[in-house]
Amino acid sequence: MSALPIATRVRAPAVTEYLHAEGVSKQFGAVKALSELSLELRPGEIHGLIGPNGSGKTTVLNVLTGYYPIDAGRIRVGGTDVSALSVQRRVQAGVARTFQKPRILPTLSVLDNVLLGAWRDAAAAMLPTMFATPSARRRESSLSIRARELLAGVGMAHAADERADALEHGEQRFVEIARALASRPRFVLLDEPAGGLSNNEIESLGEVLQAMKAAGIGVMLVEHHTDFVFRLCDRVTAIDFGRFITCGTPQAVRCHPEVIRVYLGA
Ligand SMILES: Nc1ncnc2c1ncn2[C@@H]1O[C@H](COP(=O)(O)OP(=O)(O)OP(=O)(O)O)[C@@H](O)[C@H]1O
Repeated sequence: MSALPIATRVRAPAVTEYLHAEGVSKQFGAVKALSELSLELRPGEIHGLIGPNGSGKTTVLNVLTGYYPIDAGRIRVGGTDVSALSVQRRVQAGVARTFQKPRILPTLSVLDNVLLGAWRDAAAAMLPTMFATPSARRRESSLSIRARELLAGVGMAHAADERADALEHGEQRFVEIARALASRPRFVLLDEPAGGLSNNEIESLGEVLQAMKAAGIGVMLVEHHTDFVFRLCDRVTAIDFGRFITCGTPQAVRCHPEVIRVYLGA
């Protein structure tokens, strides 16, 4: 598998603004999953989010992407408060994600799975498409070309026309990343993308994330594979029990006494 330069394939964000969580709290019954948590994801950075099991990492992704409503605080994309926006509207605002367990539609082709990520562009041309106008056909083919390029960018071009359920687990992870990129995101949030990957696939994943960064995309990386996180990330935020511990360079976070105590071990 080779990670091709997505930088030449994905439009860089026009506006360099941050994705912010400000004082966000989220409770499930008696469980305080997030307590007044603040963090920011910048365009063109790879930002690790680490913490022990159950510390709230996936919940952070779920509140940033609109899967869970927040109880308090605010989520902003640049100057826009997106706290009350649906998942789809957050995608329109430039926030895309992948899941801990890849959510691939098994009976569709790999290409069609990626095209699902481009629904925003496809929907814009719905009427012309219904009447099969030449402009709709051109748009459809340009979406397909771009989806194939994204698949090439994540090393999956060879599988474009296969059924998605023919893919191995690791391959599905790469297709999910291509699908996230198809929405032309400013930010991509990845939930344990290295989980279940071989060493070679992890290397390829690192190249894909670097290419995303080079394209100006802000990448949030939730990952237990700490060597991978510290090697790749520009900044790392550590949390525990839904509370912020620290944020800084990998070197600083790795040596932080509280991070060592609760997560990395003495
Ligand atoms: N939908 C939910 N309903 C009830 N409790 C939830 C829900 N989602 C998360 N929680 C609880 O919130 C806390 C944080 O969970 P979360 O999955 O965000 O942690 P995590 O850091 O991602 O864990 P892991 O590293 O094991 O994936 C946990 O106590 C979890 O049981």
